[in-house]
Amino acid sequence: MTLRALHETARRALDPVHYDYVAGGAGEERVLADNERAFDRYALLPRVLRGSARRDTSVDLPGARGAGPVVVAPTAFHRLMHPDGERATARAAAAEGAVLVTGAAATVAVGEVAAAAREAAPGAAVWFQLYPHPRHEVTEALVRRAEEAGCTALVVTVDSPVFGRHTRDLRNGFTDLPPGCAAENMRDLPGAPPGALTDIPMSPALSWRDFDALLGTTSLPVLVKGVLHPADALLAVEHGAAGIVVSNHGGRQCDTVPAALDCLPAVAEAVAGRVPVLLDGGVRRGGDVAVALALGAAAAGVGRPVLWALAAEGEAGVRRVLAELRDDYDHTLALCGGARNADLTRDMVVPRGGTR
Ligand SMILES: Cc1cc2nc3c(=O)[nH]c(=O)nc-3n(C[C@H](O)[C@H](O)[C@H](O)COP(=O)(O)O)c2cc1C
Ligand SMILES: O=C(O)C(=O)c1ccccc1
Repeated sequence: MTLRALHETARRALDPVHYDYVAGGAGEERVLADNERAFDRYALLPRVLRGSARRDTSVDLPGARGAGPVVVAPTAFHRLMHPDGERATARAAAAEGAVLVTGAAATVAVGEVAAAAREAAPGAAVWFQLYPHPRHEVTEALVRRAEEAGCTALVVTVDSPVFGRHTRDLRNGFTDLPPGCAAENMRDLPGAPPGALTDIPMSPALSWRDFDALLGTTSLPVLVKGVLHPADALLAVEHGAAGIVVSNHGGRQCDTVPAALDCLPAVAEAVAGRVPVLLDGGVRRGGDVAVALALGAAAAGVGRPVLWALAAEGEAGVRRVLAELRDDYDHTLALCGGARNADLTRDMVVPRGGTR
């Protein structure tokens, strides 16, 4: 309910071109729609009388403890939503105890984002998302910036060998950020000027060798984001990934892939608990988080809901969305007779509309 209202307020407040940038997906936006709809195909099968009065929804993730199993997924250009941009998002996430993944394409530099988070809550955890650069020294410079900022893990996005074809952006001719708004983490890096959308480098030449090289530059845990195939999840574990994020980039890359949720069970089975598996795409309510956990996720990421909240009400809006998601999840956990996240097990999800 809160989310629907915030989305509507954001839609009215934003420049329609910027609204479309966030709302849109690739191609015919089939995957965008499928991500949310996938949750409608599942129902929870509660257990009863399990004595779950004292619930603990906290989650241990690489380099971070979250108050609940919801993390803020990395999204670009928060200053298109609100003048405080990623600073406001960081303060809100920290205050609500949610792990924030700040992006290479942030419009506030990672050092300032992490400082804002720690100001709001001293123990706040911030992860840094990056696209590996074909020039290793550029990747390394980004890693150093994240380390110096005090980030506790890196998230490497691997579903973007080429830029997604965002249909609405192509139609709207959205290629440049407005004046005063730039990808601040890319400043002064070779081959990466910070002004235009496509200045975030992506490369189809990258391979697991580049991932290995990245691991060699840092002692931080590194998660791999954008895995759909269970064989890639296995490779990620073998190459030393600290976690896997099952994601189709919110339907913004290939428009002919499954809903993220539909890829989760096979990935979770392949990984077999060796590292945490996270899921993002279409998570909109506490019940969605519970379904993702029952299907094998350690935590769920939210992208667009945070941006709508930021556009509508700034820091307070982001706090509201994160608080409501956590509260709704805790309520669902209670209704399922669970005291901890691990109490949501595979046998507790069934097809919606009948168990056969
Ligand atoms: C406006 C926007 C910008 C995004 N930018 C990035 C990015 O820079 N890096 C990245 O790994 N994912 C990016 N994503 C994908 C999100 O991390 C996440 O996978 C997706 O938004 C989850 O789906 P949801 O929006 O349905 O919650 C972006 C998504 C949106 C909507
Ligand atoms: O919009 C996106 O989905 C995205 O990932 C991105 C990243 C960097 C620059 C522009 C877009």
